This record gives sequence, structure tokens and C-alpha cells, in this order.
Amino acid sequence: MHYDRCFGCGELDGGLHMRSTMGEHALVHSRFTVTEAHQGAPGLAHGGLLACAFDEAIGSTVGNVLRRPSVTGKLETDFVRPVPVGSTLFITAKVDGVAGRKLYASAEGRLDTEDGPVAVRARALFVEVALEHFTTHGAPDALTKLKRAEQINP
Ligand SMILES: CCCCCCCCCCCC(=O)SCCNC(=O)CCNC(=O)[C@H](O)C(C)(C)COP(=O)(O)OP(=O)(O)OC[C@H]1O[C@@H](n2cnc3c(N)ncnc32)[C@H](O)[C@@H]1OP(=O)(O)O
Repeated sequence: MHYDRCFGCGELDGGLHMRSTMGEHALVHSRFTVTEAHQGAPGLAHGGLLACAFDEAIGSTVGNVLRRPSVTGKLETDFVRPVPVGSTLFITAKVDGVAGRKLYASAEGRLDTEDGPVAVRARALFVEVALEHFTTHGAPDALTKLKRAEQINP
């Protein structure tokens, strides 16, 4: 968790409550369990919420692997298999490259087990920002609220 009121990883009622774990080879593993609150079609996950889960998983990866403050500039998703309510996506993400302030990363989500069928793939461009990005555009006390801000190299 990087912020306890983050929709992706925080403790908010109705949030995604995701957690990420650093694995071998700088791969970051996250899980997202689809509940009734995440539906689009009856019994199926809403694609926008799946995109949100991947934004969180990839953002956590970029943050924890590179330790640079950054925000999502672009997020692309491929929805390749329906994701039913009650299923868990096992998401594995990695940093693909760095070009100046541009931080590229990608992820894939497998259904119900680590080696289940791939249901969603995503690629993202994160853009490195100064820490002032968060205080200027967000809350003035944003840096004290970010639990892990001290771990980010400005
Ligand atoms: C331990 C911690 C855990 C931390 C765990 C954290 C998990 C959090 C997960 C959720 C993350 C989010 O939702 S973040 C919230 C959603 N995102 C945002 O609010 C971002 C809003 N957008 C912005 O603030 C801005 O547009 C920026 C910062 C992205 C870029 O503005 P800028 O600083 O003026 O820089 P700019 O020159 O425009 O762009 C820099 C370079 O990136 C390229 N670029 C920028 N946007 C794009 C784009 N959409 N598509 C292609 N390329 C782009 C530009 O062409 C340029 O390339 P070149 O000319 O250099 O080649």
C-alpha cells in the first residue's frame, strides 16, 4: 500500500484493496478479486475496473522497482477473456524500459491461478514527475499522506 485512501491499494470501502509483492527478476505480483461491486454485464467484471486494477498493478511496479515519482500518462488494455464475478486475477507486471522521464511497463492477468489462462494484458507509459506535482495539483499535504514517499528518489 502506498496511500491508505488510494482506490486501488488503500482501505476505502468499495476500493479494490490490492496488494503487490516483489518477486524474482523484478517481477511484481498483484491479485484482484472481482466482487459483485465490480460488475459490468451481469456476473462479469466491468472493463474499466479491470483497467483500474492494471493501472494500480503497473503503477506499483514502476514505483517499487524504479523508485521514481511518476503518474500514468497512457494505459492500454487488451481484454482477451471474460472475467467472472468471484474470480481472482493473478497479475504479473514488469518494467520494460526507461527513456528519460518516460517509464514503460506492462502486465498480464491470469484467471484464478498463477498459471491460469491470460484474461487481460496491459501496457502503460508512466511519466516521471517532481514531487511537487502531488502538492501543486493534489492535496497540499500530499507528501505526508503518501505512506511510502520517503522511499521514492526525487
Ligand atoms: C513506492 C511507490 C509506489 C507507488 C504506487 C503508485 C500506484 C498508483 C497507480 C495509479 C496511478 C495513477 O492513476 S496516476 C493518475 C492519472 N494520471 C494523471 O493524472 C496524469 C495527468 N497528466 C499529467 O499530469 C501530465 O500530462 C504528465 C505529467 C503525464 C506529462 O506532462 P509534462 O510533465 O508536461 O510532460 P510532457 O512533456 O507532456 O511529457 C513527457 C514525455 O512523455 C510523453 N507523453 C506524455 N503523455 C503521453 C501520452 N499520453 N502518450 C504518449 N506519450 C506521452 C511526451 O510526449 C514527452 O515525451 P518526450 O517529448 O520527452 O519524448
